[in-house]
Amino acid sequence: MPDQVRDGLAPAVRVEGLWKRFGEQIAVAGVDLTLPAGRFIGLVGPNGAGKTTTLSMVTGLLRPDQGRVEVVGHDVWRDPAAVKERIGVLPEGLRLFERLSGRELLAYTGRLRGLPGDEVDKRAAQLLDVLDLAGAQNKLVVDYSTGMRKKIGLAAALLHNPEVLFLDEPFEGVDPVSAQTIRGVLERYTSSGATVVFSSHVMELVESLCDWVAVMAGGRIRAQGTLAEVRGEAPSLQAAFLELVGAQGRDAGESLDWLGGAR
Ligand SMILES: Nc1ncnc2c1ncn2[C@@H]1O[C@H](COP(=O)(O)OP(=O)(O)OP(=O)(O)O)[C@@H](O)[C@H]1O
Repeated sequence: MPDQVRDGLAPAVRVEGLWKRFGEQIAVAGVDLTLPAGRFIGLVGPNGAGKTTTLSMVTGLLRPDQGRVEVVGHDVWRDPAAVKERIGVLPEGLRLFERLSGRELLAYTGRLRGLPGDEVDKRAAQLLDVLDLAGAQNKLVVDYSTGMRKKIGLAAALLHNPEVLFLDEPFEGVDPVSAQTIRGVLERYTSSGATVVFSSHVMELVESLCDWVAVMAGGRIRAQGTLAEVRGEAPSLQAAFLELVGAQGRDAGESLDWLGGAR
């Protein structure tokens, strides 16, 4: 999609003053984010930065203590049905109906989404084929490997052709061949004007896939913008990231002087 058309669209996600506390722990501390539509967006940050908590609030899975979230112009908490119609979600720690086969899971998801049966059949067959799950379509989900679970979860999230797709660590536990397949599907999806928002720790992946990045640490957004804006003068996104999250110069294990294995 040409940049001038894409940049004229309403933001895919607008977040204002988002907070979430778990007991003493402040997980999300006043996040403001505007994610443009039609982009491949990476949300990156160290362990515990607040990425999953933020994505859970943005997708209506977790109620914020404070703040506002709009997805494609609809308030997530005032108008949840309008938002859920327009989004697909692959959450962290994905829970699936284990006693259904992959094919049945897609049939069930399609019906829940209100799609006609023949359309569900057609889309499910195509997704299973493209994601290389056709051979396992009659196997129960409980017997799927980690990567197969990610792929069937992705197929379920894409079935209704959402406007925005949220993926929490979609490539974790996925082999390079499957990662390439998922990548191809997502690139095709965004090239038609849809938006992907995904969280990851893998900077090389984000750098090669995303054209827009938000960096999170300590419950706050440290930088957001195009890949080039966030990278700035740094040689790589990894270097920019380490600088932004203040990890430069951290003890890289020197204090573990007993560690080495040799006797
Ligand atoms: N349900 C919960 N109860 C208590 N604390 C929580 C809960 N969920 C998250 N936290 C805390 O909130 C902080 C942010 O966690 P979150 O899972 O959002 O981070 P993350 O950036 O997704 O991390 P990771 O990359 O390791 O998955 C962490 O300190 C975590 O321990």
